[in-house]
Amino acid sequence: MAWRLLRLWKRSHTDAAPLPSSTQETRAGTESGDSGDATSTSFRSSLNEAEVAKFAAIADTWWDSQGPFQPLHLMNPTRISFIRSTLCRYFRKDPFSARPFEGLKIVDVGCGGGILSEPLARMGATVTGIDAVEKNIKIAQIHAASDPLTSSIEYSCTTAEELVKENKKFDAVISLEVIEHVADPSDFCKSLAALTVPLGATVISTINRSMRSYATAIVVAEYLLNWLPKGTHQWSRFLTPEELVLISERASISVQEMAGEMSEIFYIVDHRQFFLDLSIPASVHCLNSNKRNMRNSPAIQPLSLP
Ligand SMILES: C[S@@+](CC[C@H](N)C(=O)[O-])C[C@H]1O[C@@H](n2cnc3c(N)ncnc32)[C@H](O)[C@@H]1O
Ligand SMILES: [Mg+2]
Repeated sequence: MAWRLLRLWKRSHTDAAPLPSSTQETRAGTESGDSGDATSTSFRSSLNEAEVAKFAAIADTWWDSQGPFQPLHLMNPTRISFIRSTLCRYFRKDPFSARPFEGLKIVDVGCGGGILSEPLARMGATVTGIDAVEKNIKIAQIHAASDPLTSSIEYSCTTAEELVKENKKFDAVISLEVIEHVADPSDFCKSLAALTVPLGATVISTINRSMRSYATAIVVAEYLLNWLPKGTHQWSRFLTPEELVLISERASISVQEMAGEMSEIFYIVDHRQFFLDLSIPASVHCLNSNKRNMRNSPAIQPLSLP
């Protein structure tokens, strides 16, 4: 058992993990066959083909709440509550309104089957959902079409950097649980920042690179409970909150709020007595603005900013 764990650790740890990365200039370009013109130098492809293939293989399970995306379904109420309260404060919207995001243009980058895009649309936002996997987008479109409140979501199989090239801008740019799957997190953050209007907000979440996340998100979720296909996550690709702050700030994202520690969520939602350190280091930024006074979401515990 110990030997198997060690082997698992080694495999997970040695998979390439690009980190704050002006030193990683060629990686995304190489993976994507990037031609290297001026635009693509600024906003290089975020595609990591191996990562994208993993999601293509399980695309038809997005809306199976007991399937491989069970963890995301379980996390959804908490992260939606965080996004709702944070963006309401930030954009001075009424948190008690049924549709508090009315008037906001939001893009959900790496939307998968739309399990976040749909609640955003129900809260009144004009939502664009994008994903690198065509099959995800088809599933998302079919699912959203069945409800008039979500049928207006515009889904498209594309990437953040492609939208940047098209000069698209959004009031809020949200990308949850995607950054650990892209070619280069720093470049990805730059694209997210470029998609955000001045004074807009960017929300990013990922799994903290802690010992607990290795034990829970990989050993337990992939190997013991078989929730996710083995190899879904590479521990070395996870970002610590400090690293996320660093690459966000380098991308001109002024980090104003972080929250995380979802260790109790699985206990509450699923009544299972183990803890999962699927933290949500979430950053909300505004470009070229004074910092606003933002309190931490009551839904998840605050993380102290480094
Ligand atoms: C773990 S899932 C998260 C889905 C969704 N954001 C959520 O939290 O419910 C990661 C998603 O990112 C997509 N993805 C991976 N790399 C991407 C990229 N470079 N650009 C856009 N989407 C990407 C995958 O296809 C997958 O749907
Ligand atoms: Mg993930």
